[in-house]
Amino acid sequence: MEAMIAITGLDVMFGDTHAVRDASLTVAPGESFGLVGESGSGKSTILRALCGLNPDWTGRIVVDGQAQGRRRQKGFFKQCQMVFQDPYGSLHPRQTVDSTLMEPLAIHGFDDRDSRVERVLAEVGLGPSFRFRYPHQLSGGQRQRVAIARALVLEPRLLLLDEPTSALDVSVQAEILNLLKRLRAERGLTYLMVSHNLAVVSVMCDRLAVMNRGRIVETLTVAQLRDGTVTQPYTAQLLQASQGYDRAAADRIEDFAA
Ligand SMILES: Nc1ncnc2c1ncn2[C@@H]1O[C@H](COP(=O)(O)OP(=O)(O)OP(=O)(O)O)[C@@H](O)[C@H]1O
Repeated sequence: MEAMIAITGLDVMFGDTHAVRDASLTVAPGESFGLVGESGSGKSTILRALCGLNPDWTGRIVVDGQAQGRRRQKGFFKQCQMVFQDPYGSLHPRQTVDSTLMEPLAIHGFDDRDSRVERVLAEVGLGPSFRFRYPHQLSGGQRQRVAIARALVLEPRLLLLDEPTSALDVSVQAEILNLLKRLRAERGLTYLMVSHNLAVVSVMCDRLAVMNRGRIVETLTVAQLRDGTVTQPYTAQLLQASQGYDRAAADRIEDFAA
């Protein structure tokens, strides 16, 4: 089966900073793939290069069979959308939920906008009363639901999730993770998810890549992560650093999500 994402030999520079070095990964259709590693290891940079927010890269990026250049074609965003960490920052403060969701539909020329907006709001667990609210009238969790609705309203097959719950309280975090899990199952979505939290990745992903200083040091299944069967010393170190609270954290997330 053709990969949904195939990245080969990706390098990203910011001036003298070599943010990503020779990174390669593939994500199958319907798979959920995690990117983990310390702050500054290059995780977000890979996501941003994928969706065209970092034009300065070399290597090869193929999404759903299409080799990507510097700029993304308009149609790309019907297939691939991104959800950011901070929903407050990513939603326009003077736009209602309705206009936030209508905008992409108008840009892409959909004519059944009204019913699409209603449907996607219901899918993320927000009733029709939320439609004409502003971001400041919403809780953090509700704002992230709106950001997810905005990502889904064009019915993409792939979501790039950059720390989608790390700005939220732990109990709200589990709610949003649960929602993302359900949406993936219902829509057969593919996820590429950045997290510094191994517990979140172990609950949400099938496989993951461990990054250190711009390099992918190891690719693992979640089963290997849970068993601790890793081959690279860096991964072992990362596991050791988080395992104490990590297993408990994963159990907590699953409890909340149940
Ligand atoms: N727009 C930019 N301009 C200059 N340097 C950047 C830019 N974006 C990222 N960097 C640098 O690239 C490196 C990788 O950053 P990146 O944000 O990808 O890391 P990360 O693993 O996602 O970390 P975090 O978890 O903190 O977001 C860092 O050294 C960062 O300072």
